[in-house]
Amino acid sequence: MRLIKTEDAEGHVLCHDITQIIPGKFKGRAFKKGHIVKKEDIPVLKSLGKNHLYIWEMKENMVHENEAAEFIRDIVMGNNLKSGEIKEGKIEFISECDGILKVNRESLLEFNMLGEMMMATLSNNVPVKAGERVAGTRIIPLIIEREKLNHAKEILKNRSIVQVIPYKKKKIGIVTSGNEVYNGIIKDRFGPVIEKKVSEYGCEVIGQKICPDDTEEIYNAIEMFLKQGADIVCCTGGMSVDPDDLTPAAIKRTNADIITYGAPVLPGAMFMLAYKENKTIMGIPGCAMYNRITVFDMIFSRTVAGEKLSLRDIAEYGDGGFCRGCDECRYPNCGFGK
Ligand SMILES: Nc1nc2c(c(=O)[nH]1)N[C@H]1C(S)=C(S)[C@@H](COP(=O)(O)OP(=O)(O)OC[C@H]3O[C@@H](n4cnc5c(N)ncnc54)[C@H](O)[C@@H]3O)O[C@H]1N2
Ligand code: MOO
Repeated sequence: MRLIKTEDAEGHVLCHDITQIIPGKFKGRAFKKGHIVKKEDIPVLKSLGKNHLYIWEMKENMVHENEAAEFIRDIVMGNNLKSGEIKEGKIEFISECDGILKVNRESLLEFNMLGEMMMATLSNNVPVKAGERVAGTRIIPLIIEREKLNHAKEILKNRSIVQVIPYKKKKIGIVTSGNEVYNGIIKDRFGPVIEKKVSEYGCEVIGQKICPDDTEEIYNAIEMFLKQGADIVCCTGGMSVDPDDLTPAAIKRTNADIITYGAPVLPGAMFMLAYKENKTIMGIPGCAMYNRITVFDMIFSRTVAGEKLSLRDIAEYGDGGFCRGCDECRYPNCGFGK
């Protein structure tokens, strides 16, 4: 910080706010801390009685917070994002489409360990909407050495930290099992729940088949939808441990690769994920019909964005995988699945 004469201040950065008072009319900030003094500001500053100013010296190697924010934006912002207006050195990223937010968590950690700069994002893998603010970054001081910014660029090695993967329109087959539903003792209430959810991601339901608790029939229905071109087959019910729960066996019968039977998410423990070539088969437990958000929403959204999940991806849900069961569900504005 240095004290200088106002007439020498052009191009320098103000270290403090400058207040203007017009009796009876206005009292407020005429110039903000961080403002870069322009030639035309000098007479205004003098008219406010400011003949001297505290400024940050803008040496060759120093970068102002606004320019630094733009520099950081260019190195961390990935696909399907746009930046908002820079405000007081802060820049935010806005999603340009509906999709899944991908955060390179290791790079984000490395970046945030550098000091004098920060970046905060929504959680990795959350669904985001077009127009939603998803991340923000800024430097901490008013000015920063250019070498520090260049160092950040170097450690990122041309990999962005945050991006959005848009949903692709997928074809969905629904296989609903349960003797009580098949025999008309109760009305199917699972199909409409799945249909509503998948349509929110722009997917098309190509059909639903209601099966009795019979492995062969459930298996045949899955194969039928795969042959009809379904990208994802959603099997509902029959996922737990009683003798009539045959859906896992039927999915195994297709010879698909079983990624998991069981997920560290409550509700959703009895979930199954399997891949047959580039097609996905999900075994969705009964809780997905009852609870507003379950493991199904998390895995389905990522699948629609084109991701193929590993056992590790599923296992990572354990931390944050316990739903609080609030009276009024606020998901995604809570820690569930984050
Ligand atoms: N002894 C145990 N019991 C349960 C366990 C367990 O580990 N040990 N797991 C519980 C968990 S967790 C869940 S989730 C449910 C799993 O349910 P399922 O997927 O096996 O569901 P079903 O047994 O087929 O049905 C449960 C319930 O929902 C009704 N249902 C099913 N499908 C439909 C439909 N299409 N439309 C309307 N209603 C439907 C069904 O009639 C049952 O009442 O299991 C826990 N139990
Ligand atoms: O698959 Mo069930 O959570 O865990 O209700």
